[in-house]
Amino acid sequence: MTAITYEHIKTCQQTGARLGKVHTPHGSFDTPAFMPVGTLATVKTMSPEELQEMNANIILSNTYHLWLRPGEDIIEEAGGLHRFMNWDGAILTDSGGFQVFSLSDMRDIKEEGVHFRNHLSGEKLFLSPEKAMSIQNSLGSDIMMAFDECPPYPASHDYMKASVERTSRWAERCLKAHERPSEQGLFGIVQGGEYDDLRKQSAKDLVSLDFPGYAIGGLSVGEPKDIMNRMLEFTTPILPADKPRYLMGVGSPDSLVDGAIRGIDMFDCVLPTRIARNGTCMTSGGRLVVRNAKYARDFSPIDENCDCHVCKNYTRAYIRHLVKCNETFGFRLTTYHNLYFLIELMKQVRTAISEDRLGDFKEAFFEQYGFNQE
Ligand SMILES: CNc1nc2cc3nc[nH]c(=O)c3cc2[nH]1
Ligand SMILES: [Zn+2]
Repeated sequence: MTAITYEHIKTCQQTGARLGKVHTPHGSFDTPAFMPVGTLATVKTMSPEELQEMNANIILSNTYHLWLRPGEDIIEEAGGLHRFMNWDGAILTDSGGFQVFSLSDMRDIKEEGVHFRNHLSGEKLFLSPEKAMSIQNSLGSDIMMAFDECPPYPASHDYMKASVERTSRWAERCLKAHERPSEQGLFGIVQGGEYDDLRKQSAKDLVSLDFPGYAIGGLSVGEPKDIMNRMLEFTTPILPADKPRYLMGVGSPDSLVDGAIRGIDMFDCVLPTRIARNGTCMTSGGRLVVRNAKYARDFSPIDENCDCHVCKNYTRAYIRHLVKCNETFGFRLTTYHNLYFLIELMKQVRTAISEDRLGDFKEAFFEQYGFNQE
């Protein structure tokens, strides 16, 4: 019995999008799904009760960050990450590779793993497939990610080929180090950059290792959106239809819709929570920078079309005032609304898939939100 199973419900007749459910030891969630990011064991400014209220059934946390602070030993002693943060929904943890490459200045990648400096203290550290698995084992996440290298964009074909082959060897080592497959799922991460042949090689390597789910990595790292979309069109058909597909680090509302159309089931991104903390909101009519002076006397909700408790009870003028005064409650309100907006967007995407009209939905949504049509 594996910890994670995917239930396919239907495929949209108008696009390649699919409606499904992912079953985990901490509950199931409908897909396509957006996963709020809780890097340091909290989705910044949100309580677990509020996340539950908005139907965020799965959240992300970060192996690298929790390893450094507070340490996986403390979280294990607390009974695991669910108990530590009082969250009884599903948790997916990233494996740390991406954080090492994006946060640490000195890093030396060897076959055995990565030597780097702690981005907080400067002390020398070492992360390997086995160590990344051991930390995630201590955290007790429902979905673990294999330890991988996410090369920078752009990278040469030679560099990317060597990196993909090492990431595939690391993936095998992660499977060998996987202690409790019946309690924790493990996703392999497809790499290969912008190179069709390397994406195919990476996907085939990982599929031959038979993971319970597959992530598509190495994207949302500065590449043009058309390259991301082309890599998805190329990669998802190679992945098994009966397993979840997770596009890492994505993303903006348009990328979520475009990813769903290309067969992606799971998404994560810090965008909604990060822009909320500087007073920017996602609305059905596009982005709204609530701190702008024009909202000083605007007593309407953030988004007329949103039925979240923020839009029902608070006005742009009030939220602008709080944000201008750097009041924490203001950022709680913008964060709640932005997360609700993306979770609601995915609900509309799932409805459109069930009615075989996701292509039409995309047209209308892009028009209303103001995304320039390709
Ligand atoms: C914000 N963009 C982004 N967040 C990512 C996280 C990742 N983790 C592991 N491996 C990846 O390739 C990877 C790529 C990513 N892109
Ligand atoms: Zn709202």
